[in-house]
Amino acid sequence: MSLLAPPSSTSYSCSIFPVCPGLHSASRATLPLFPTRIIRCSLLQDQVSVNGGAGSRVSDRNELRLGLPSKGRMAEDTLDLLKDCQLSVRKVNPRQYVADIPQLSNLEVWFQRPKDIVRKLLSGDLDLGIVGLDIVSEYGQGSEDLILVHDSLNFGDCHLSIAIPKYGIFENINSMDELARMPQWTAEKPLRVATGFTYLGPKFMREKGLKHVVFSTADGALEAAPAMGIADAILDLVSSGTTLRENNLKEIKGGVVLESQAVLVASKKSLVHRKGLLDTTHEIIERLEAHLRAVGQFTVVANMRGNSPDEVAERVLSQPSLAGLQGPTVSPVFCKRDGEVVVDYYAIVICVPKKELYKSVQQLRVIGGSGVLVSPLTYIFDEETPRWQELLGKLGL
Ligand SMILES: Nc1ncnc2c1ncn2[C@@H]1O[C@H](COP(=O)(O)OP(=O)(O)OP(=O)(O)O)[C@@H](O)[C@H]1O
Ligand SMILES: O=P(O)(O)OC[C@H]1O[C@H](OP(=O)(O)OP(=O)(O)O)[C@H](O)[C@@H]1O
Ligand SMILES: [Mg+2]
Repeated sequence: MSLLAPPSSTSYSCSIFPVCPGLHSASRATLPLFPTRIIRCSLLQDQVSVNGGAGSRVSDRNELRLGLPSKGRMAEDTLDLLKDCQLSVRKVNPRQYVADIPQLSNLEVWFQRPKDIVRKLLSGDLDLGIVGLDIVSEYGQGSEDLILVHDSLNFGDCHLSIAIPKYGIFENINSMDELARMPQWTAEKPLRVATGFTYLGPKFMREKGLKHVVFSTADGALEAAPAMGIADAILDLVSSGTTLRENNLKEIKGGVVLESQAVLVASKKSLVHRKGLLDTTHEIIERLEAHLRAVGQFTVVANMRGNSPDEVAERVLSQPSLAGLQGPTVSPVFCKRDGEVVVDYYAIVICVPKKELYKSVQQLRVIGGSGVLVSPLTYIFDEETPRWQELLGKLGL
């Protein structure tokens, strides 16, 4: 998956200001388009450079560095995922921001706020990170140095979406096209959007053809902005949709900016230049893929009466939900009858998607399966690790 490209033009008119109920629009300071958090203060440019000092460099350190969310809703799930991959993070005490993973020597784990993980990947202070794709896209701003090593870690699912009030002038507006065509938005009275995504927001609106838009920003509780009269619309993350519903807001057709979940992201420069990083990344990808493939599956073992392995296999393969990963394993079940060893039954072993478990059990019964045992799967290590091949391709290796 490629990251979003940076905006190509600066002709789009927009200003970004903090959401502040008391501040009248006329007195709002107009900030530059797509302001970044790598702030270079123009007045003090010679003396001050915030976060931008290191640039995108590969420093001389020997240790590899993985950034993990220090707190918030991604933190625990990230540690759980690593633990499930037998990569438990060893933290000496909860207030310490550095830790290690005993299985991965020479790797330091640094706990940081998600946005700082992306900034530090860009500045060369981290090599790998686990954060939401929303944060990579917002703070990475299309940087070619960021590579998605694993794009679906199966947690932190949400989407970034435009939402408007259900009431008033928006009552019959149900799509971005309808929103764009509303006669209300003019240069003098633009559509006011409150968002924490001040890079992705303007980019999206421009792509959707909305000309008269102005953005305001705040760190949270954005859903209050329309009811407070501060904004007409909001652009924020949605997962269950409860917060929107409770605040009388609705999503609209074409208003989803981004589908997001947790990803493993790396600095391309680090991958290419930092000794040992590719090998460590390979191991992490292998473990993640093996674990994530397995979580969606059960191992199912059943006994089946039959005359030969081939005949049993044919019966199993006649059922669409029983094909397994590479077809069923069929083994004879030996028992003693009248002093002779005979084979009346065969044991079949298949992997079935969790969602299809009950259907699979029903199909097994139809073809004479009995004594069905179901157990969880821990890992599925395949011959190939597709994401590793993809990564090598992206690095031109
Ligand atoms: N309902 C949701 N709302 C916000 N983020 C979600 C949601 N569901 C999943 N996420 C993911 O979790 C991340 C946000 O986590 P969290 O709320 O801890 O951080 P944050 O809001 O950026 O932190 P803070 O507000 O303290 O600066 C998002 O970037 C996104 O990837
Ligand atoms: O669709 P839902 O499941 O209701 O989740 C969406 C809400 O969750 C997040 O806010 P958060 O809980 O981080 O609070 P904040 O806005 O104050 O940061 C996000 O900013 C939305 O407001
Ligand atoms: Mg939050």
